[in-house]
Amino acid sequence: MEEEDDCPELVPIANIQQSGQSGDKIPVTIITGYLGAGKTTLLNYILTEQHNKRIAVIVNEFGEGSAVEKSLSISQSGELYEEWLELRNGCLCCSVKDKGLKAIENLMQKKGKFDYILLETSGLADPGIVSVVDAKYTLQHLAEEKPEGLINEAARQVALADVIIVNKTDLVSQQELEDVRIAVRSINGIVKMLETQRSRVDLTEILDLHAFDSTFGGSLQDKLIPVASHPHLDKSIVTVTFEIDGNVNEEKLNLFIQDLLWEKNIKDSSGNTMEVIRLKGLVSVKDKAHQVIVQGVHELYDLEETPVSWQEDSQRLNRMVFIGRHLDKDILRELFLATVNV
Ligand SMILES: Nc1nc2c(ncn2[C@@H]2O[C@H](COP(=O)(O)OP(=O)(O)OP(=O)(O)O)[C@@H](O)[C@H]2O)c(=O)[nH]1
Ligand SMILES: [Zn+2]
Repeated sequence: MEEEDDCPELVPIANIQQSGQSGDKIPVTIITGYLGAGKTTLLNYILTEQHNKRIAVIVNEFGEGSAVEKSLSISQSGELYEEWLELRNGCLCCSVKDKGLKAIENLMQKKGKFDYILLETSGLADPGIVSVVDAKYTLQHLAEEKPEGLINEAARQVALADVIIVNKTDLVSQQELEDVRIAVRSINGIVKMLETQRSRVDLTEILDLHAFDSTFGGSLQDKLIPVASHPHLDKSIVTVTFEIDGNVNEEKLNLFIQDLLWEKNIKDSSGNTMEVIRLKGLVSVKDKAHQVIVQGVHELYDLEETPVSWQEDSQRLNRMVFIGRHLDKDILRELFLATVNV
């Protein structure tokens, strides 16, 4: 038995920087989705389709016990390799940050030859999240009432996704499909939606997501598609966005985000704690020439400076997206405003 906090072999950063590709990062796409939605069908499609892309796939089968084996398939110019990767923690959202990523780095070191990594999980994880939903059953899953305090799992997966694949369109009418579109939009107002049969999707749409570029290229207002609310659905998860001019004070911004995600002491007007599942932002930090991206998944968040610089001071602004429960736009806006121009 290994030590509890043993990680797969650590790879010195200097040794990873040999691929000579754009930067040193290999995009990671995570495939999630409700039971039976078509994740395996999608993986099989990705691995058998002729695409001239080198893709590593890690399938995270949630099992009993703490040590769960993961099948790892690598498709390299048509060939399929299988390896086993062990993530001791069955929850990828925890392990992907540490052990999972180190295992992936280790894998890259060994093979050094692929362009994309896919993780399949029914839990949640980091950016680049593709969620497969079943066109026939998703409305039913979204409408399931959960005991107070629990988030509907299907709704959470929609909330977390950067791309939603509405699969099994062969099983529904145009009207039913339209209802699914509306339901998805009402939860996640900025997600990219694709519609498929047998998960046959254009791979360029789901690999190398640049999740944040696609969110913030162009006006956020254009991406937010307003929808009429659907009477039968759990309307508790919503998307809130706003844009505010000016520069933020980084320390105050951190405190605001920590109050929201960690301390959980920000409440809506009825006294309910605001629960943020997904947070995205493009912010202008005072005295920083470059645009900064904020990204959060549950309690985890990061500020990351992008290579993009602000063109001129008059353009500096902050765009924020919050997806979660009990979110009050006016209160969030006021709190954010207090971090600006100080
Ligand atoms: N009619 C129809 N069936 C589909 C489609 N895509 C997948 N299926 C079927 O749906 C079933 C479930 O698909 P999977 O790919 O195994 O789903 P999954 O999300 O991996 O399922 P779990 O791993 O059990 O969560 C299989 O019987 C597929 O053949 C589709 O577009 N239309
Ligand atoms: Zn976790």
